[in-house]
Amino acid sequence: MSRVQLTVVDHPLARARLSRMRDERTDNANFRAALRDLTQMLMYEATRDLAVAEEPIQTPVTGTTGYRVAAPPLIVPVLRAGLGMADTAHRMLPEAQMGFVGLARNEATFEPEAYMASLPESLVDRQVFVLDPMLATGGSLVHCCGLLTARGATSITVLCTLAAPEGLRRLEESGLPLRVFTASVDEGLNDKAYIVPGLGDAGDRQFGAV
Ligand SMILES: O=P(O)(O)OC[C@H]1O[C@H](OP(=O)(O)OP(=O)(O)O)[C@H](O)[C@@H]1O
Ligand SMILES: O=c1cc[nH]c(=O)[nH]1
Ligand SMILES: [Mg+2]
Repeated sequence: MSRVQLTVVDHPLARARLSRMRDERTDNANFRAALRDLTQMLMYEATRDLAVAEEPIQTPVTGTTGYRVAAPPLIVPVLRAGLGMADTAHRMLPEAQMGFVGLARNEATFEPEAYMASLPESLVDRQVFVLDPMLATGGSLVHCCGLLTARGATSITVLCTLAAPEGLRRLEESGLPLRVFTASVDEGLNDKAYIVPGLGDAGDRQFGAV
């Protein structure tokens, strides 16, 4: 049985935001705005099973039962492109801690090159939400999630706006226990390992070309 659980969030509003991101006429500011909206929808679905703790609260009228997130999760944006999802995810889970992983794909080998990791030493019993708009070959997410499992994480949820079938296969082959929430599984990769039809380079579309 596969260890990757895939959920495609194809709500009409998610499709509309994703289409705005795909459109080459969308400028950097509007791309970032659509990514924030889509992140909110992906987070909403991905946190559906989050454990809650009950607590007694008093409304202006009477006492009742309130709920709060039981244990603070960890949010991990993959730099650069995941940065555009970080603030929205954190607003939805204000009790979360945030770690960072910096990866840049080598555009000749298509393998990720790591340039930073800032993560808690132990992730035992921590629920982790990884943010990266793009799952292409899967190399970057396998690297990132490997860092997390090496610290003891056993509950990792990946949020990506777009996924390629090749990347999903690579995640499955890695054997990592993951849940993946995406707004679309696209056709595949081109000879430059870009997602087709995709949306181009998600980092450049938000922040400009480097
Ligand atoms: O699945 P993969 O083939 O590894 O590709 C996906 C990676 O490519 C993009 O980052 P990129 O390396 O372009 O860095 P950037 O965010 O700084 O633009 C994207 O944000 C992913 O991290
Ligand atoms: O299509 C792709 C593939 C990798 N990284 C991106 O930003 N876009
Ligand atoms: Mg890039």
